[in-house]
Order: sequence, then C-alpha cells, then structure tokens
Amino acid sequence: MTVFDRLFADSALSQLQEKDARDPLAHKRAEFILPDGVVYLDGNSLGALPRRVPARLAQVAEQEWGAGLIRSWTAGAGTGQGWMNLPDRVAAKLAPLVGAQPHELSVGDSTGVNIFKALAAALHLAPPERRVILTDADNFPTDLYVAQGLNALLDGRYEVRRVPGAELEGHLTDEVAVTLLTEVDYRTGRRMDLAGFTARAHAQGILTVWDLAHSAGAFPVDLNGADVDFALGCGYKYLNGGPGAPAFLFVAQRHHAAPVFLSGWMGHADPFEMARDFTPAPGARRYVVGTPMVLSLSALDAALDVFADVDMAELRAKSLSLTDAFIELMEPLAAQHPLTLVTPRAHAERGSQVSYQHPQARAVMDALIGRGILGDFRTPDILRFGFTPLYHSHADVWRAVQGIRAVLEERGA
Ligand SMILES: Cc1ncc(COP(=O)(O)O)c(C=O)c1O
Ligand SMILES: Nc1c(O)cccc1C(=O)C[C@H](N)C(=O)O
Repeated sequence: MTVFDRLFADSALSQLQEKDARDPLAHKRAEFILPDGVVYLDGNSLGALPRRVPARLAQVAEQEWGAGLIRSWTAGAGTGQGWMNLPDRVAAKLAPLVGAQPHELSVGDSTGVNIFKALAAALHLAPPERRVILTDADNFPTDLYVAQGLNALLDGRYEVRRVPGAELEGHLTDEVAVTLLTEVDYRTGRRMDLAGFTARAHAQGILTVWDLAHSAGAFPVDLNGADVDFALGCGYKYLNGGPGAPAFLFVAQRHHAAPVFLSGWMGHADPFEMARDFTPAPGARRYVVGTPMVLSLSALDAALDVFADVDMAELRAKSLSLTDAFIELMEPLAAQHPLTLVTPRAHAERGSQVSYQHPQARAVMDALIGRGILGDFRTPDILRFGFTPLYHSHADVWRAVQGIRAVLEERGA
C-alpha cells in the first residue's frame, strides 16, 4: 500500500467510525457471543449465537427436561407457557418481524417441509385448469426439488416452469396456478419487489408462495401489507435461532379453511382426544405436524427476544449503510482485480448481503476464512458476504475489505 493509499484508508476508517458512533443499534453487539479476531459475514447462512440462548438451553435441559420430565409438556399450560404452546409463543414473537398476525404463523419443521405444506395448499386453492408452478430458474435448490417432488406425487399434473428472474413478470399468465419465489436471491442478494409482484400475480388470479429465508430478520417484512398468500422462512439465518432451528410458515387468514395435506396430531384441535379423524386446530397451528422440537424452539424463542426493542426501520437503514460502505470500499479492488459486483446498487433491490463474481472465488474464500473473514463461496464463482446490522459495525466492514485486499494481493488473484 502506498503512503497515499494509507492516508486514504485511514480517513475512510475514521468516517466509518463516525457512523458507528451515531449507530442506534450499536449496543446490540453485546447481546451476541462472537469469537475474537473474526469478522463474521455469514449470518445469512447461520446467525451468530445470542448471549441469552445458552442459559435458556441449559434451563430447558436441566430444569424442564431433567427435573420436570414428562410433566413439562403440560406445566404452565394454563398460562400458555407449556412446551405444547411453544410453537405458538414463538409465532407471536415472530409475527411483528414479518407483518403477520400470530395465528397466521406456524413454527416447526425445516424450510423445505414448509415449502411442501404451502405449495400443496396453494395448488389446491388454485383453479384446476391452471397447470403451471412458476419459479425462478436460479431459485434455491430445495425450493425447486420440493416443487418437483410434489408435482411427481400429483402425477405430473403441473409444469414446474423455471424462468430467469428478469423474465418472471412476463410469465404471469392465466396458465399459472402458483408462483414459488424467494424474495432475496441467495447468490446475488437481489431483492424482488414482493408487494408489487404479489399484486401483479393476483391481478392474473395467481396465488403466491414466498421464501423469506434471506428476508426474515434482515429487514422489515410486511406480509399482510403485501397481501401475500403463503410464505415460509428459516429460523437459523437472520433470526439467529441456531443450527437447524425450526422454520416458519405463514398462511394468510383468508386461506385457513384450505385442507392441510401434511396433517399430524399436533395440528389437531385436541391432540390428546386421539380422535380417528383430523379436526384442525384454529389458525395456522393446524400446520404444526408433530411433537414440538422443544430444545431448538427454546433457542429460537430466546433468540427472538433480541429483536424485542429493535426498530426494524433502523435495522434496514443500518443494513443499507453497511452494504453501501462495503460496495464503496471494494470499488478500488474491483478496478484492479477480476471482481464483478452482482448485487444491485439500488437499495430497493438489495437484501442484506453483497456478492461478487471472481474466477477463483473458491480459493479466495478459503484464504479469507483462513484470515478470520468468514463469508461464503457459492457455485459457480460467487463470493458472498452477509451483513447483520445487529452485530456488525462499519469498522467491521473496513476490516473485511482490508482482509480481502490482502488475500487478493497475496494470491495475485
Ligand atoms: C432460499 C432458501 N430456502 C431454503 C433454504 C433451506 O431450507 P432448509 O432449512 O429446509 O434446509 C435455504 C438455505 O439453506 C435458502 O437459502
Ligand atoms: N442450511 C444450511 C446448512 O444446513 C448447512 C450449510 C449452509 C446452509 C445454508 O443455510 C445455506 C444457505 N441457505 C444459502 O443461502 O446458501
């Protein structure tokens, strides 16, 4: 680095530190346990550990499980605080983050399983003459696989039509039964216009299923404001619920009468009646299939408390400030190295990640991880950096870019 470069870098750092000094969310960093010497840019794959989670897990294991044993299923039931109600309690905490009413959310199972539940219900509600499930050719694999598997179960009645993102609008025709789309692309970080697209789909009589894996907890989501039909998302990314955390499913109230195709006893109105026929519980609770995953639901429940005092508009503003700063600091590197920004610069089209194409992306990311800059490589050539406004500072952005610069220069990449 030349003397001029050094002076420039120092002034860039002090400007970023000034932003940190004015950051209304700066105090949230102390609510997470993060290792020293690491810049963690992978909260879009696995959120960091909230400080309050280990104590909650210990309490659930030692007291509720160890001492309470089977009694813990019903202990506190009268006040809605038993294990049985845990999915509903988590739903209530999640509801304001995604613009849902608590009884429109069901929490449990993986994201993929919830895609199945939502897509099956949506296809049932769609007019039978419509035979297309419209999806993005670059959608996350599990979304595509579940659509293919469900269609096979339905004897191939549908065409799973995969089209490039830019062409989706042109495919909103009266052939389409349901759209299955991810709001923020996991590779590029491109954010779709969820409300506008939903309105245009509805205008053509099409039902919408949205995957919010890279949206929930990353910025404010307003499912009811956008009149969405069904949605689902991960608990372990920006919601910080821990590895394999339960996912969530949103079913708009107007669709609650639809049949449930993955119906289990925990979605029954009275599970211990042990009835022979399925009578659904009120609201989206009917989509809970089996025994609540108490340990992982408890971790997610505690993790969601981190959001209790967070203004989601402030969270979004900080996310954009972090990603703007990153893109700006990366500009000189992109001019000298074969880095191509694939994340949109327009705020409305950006999630909370920034991605670049690089011909040696896998090796570059391995080297970055070796230096404690933890991002992701995604096939075929993507370097992906996720920003989490709850625990990142603008100084972290600066440290990350210094690490990227060092790796690219060392490797001549
Ligand atoms: C868009 C999207 N959908 C779904 C998933 C994952 O689904 P599951 O939780 O079932 O593994 C991911 C990431 O793993 C994802 O990025
Ligand atoms: N779900 C994951 C897992 O079980 C292991 C490793 C990574 C993940 C991920 O979440 C990947 C992620 N959805 C992505 O956007 O690439």
